Amino acid sequence: MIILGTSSPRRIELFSHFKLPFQILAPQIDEKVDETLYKTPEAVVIKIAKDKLQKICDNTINREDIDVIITADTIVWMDGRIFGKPRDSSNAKEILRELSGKWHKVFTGVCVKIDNEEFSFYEETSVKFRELEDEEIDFYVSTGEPLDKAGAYGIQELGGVLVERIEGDYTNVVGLPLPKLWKLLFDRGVIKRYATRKWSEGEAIK
Ligand SMILES: Cc1cn([C@H]2C[C@H](O)[C@@H](COP(=O)(O)OP(=O)(O)OP(=O)(O)O)O2)c(=O)[nH]c1=O
Repeated sequence: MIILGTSSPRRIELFSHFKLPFQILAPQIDEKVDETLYKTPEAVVIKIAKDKLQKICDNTINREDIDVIITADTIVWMDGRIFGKPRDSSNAKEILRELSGKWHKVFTGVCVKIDNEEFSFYEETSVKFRELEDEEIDFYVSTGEPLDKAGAYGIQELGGVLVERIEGDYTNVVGLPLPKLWKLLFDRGVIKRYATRKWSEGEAIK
């Protein structure tokens, strides 16, 4: 069975586009890394994705029915600084004021375990925000949408109206870089292993 190790509704929705049967387990970890050891944004997201994978492995140690586990972590990065999920509303406003009118990068690290072999990779996407008025930022934060999202916005929701340009993989910004993940799963035979007759008949797997 495939386990998607996440509590993110966005990752669950994105992964379901692959039309593979999967189950969800949420990894509860402390998402802190020692920034003196993990100096680049890609090193940080891969490290956290690995910690999430390890947590799922520890929690499923006797489950022989699991052969694939997938975890991911997303951060926003600008001028050498990492923006994760905001602490609270006022922190969300600070982050959005910083991102206003500028380009930033979104990094997602992905960790995949296939039959006891571990793979990890990252994707990066550049996003430019238009100039945002304080009043608009206050309104956006009052919707509550930014609070559970890296960089305090959701490009796939109302936060999309803050974005002027994007360069690169959109799904990576939402939290799971589907093209690179698909390629890995395809090359390693996972897609064909799980694609059922139902799928080839065009019926989506629930
Ligand atoms: C930038 C951006 C982030 N996000 C989300 C994706 C992630 O859910 C979240 C980053 O937090 P993460 O810590 O990567 O993930 P999570 O805690 O939500 O889920 P889990 O650890 O259980 O897998 O920010 C968006 O939904 N839209 C966006 O535009």
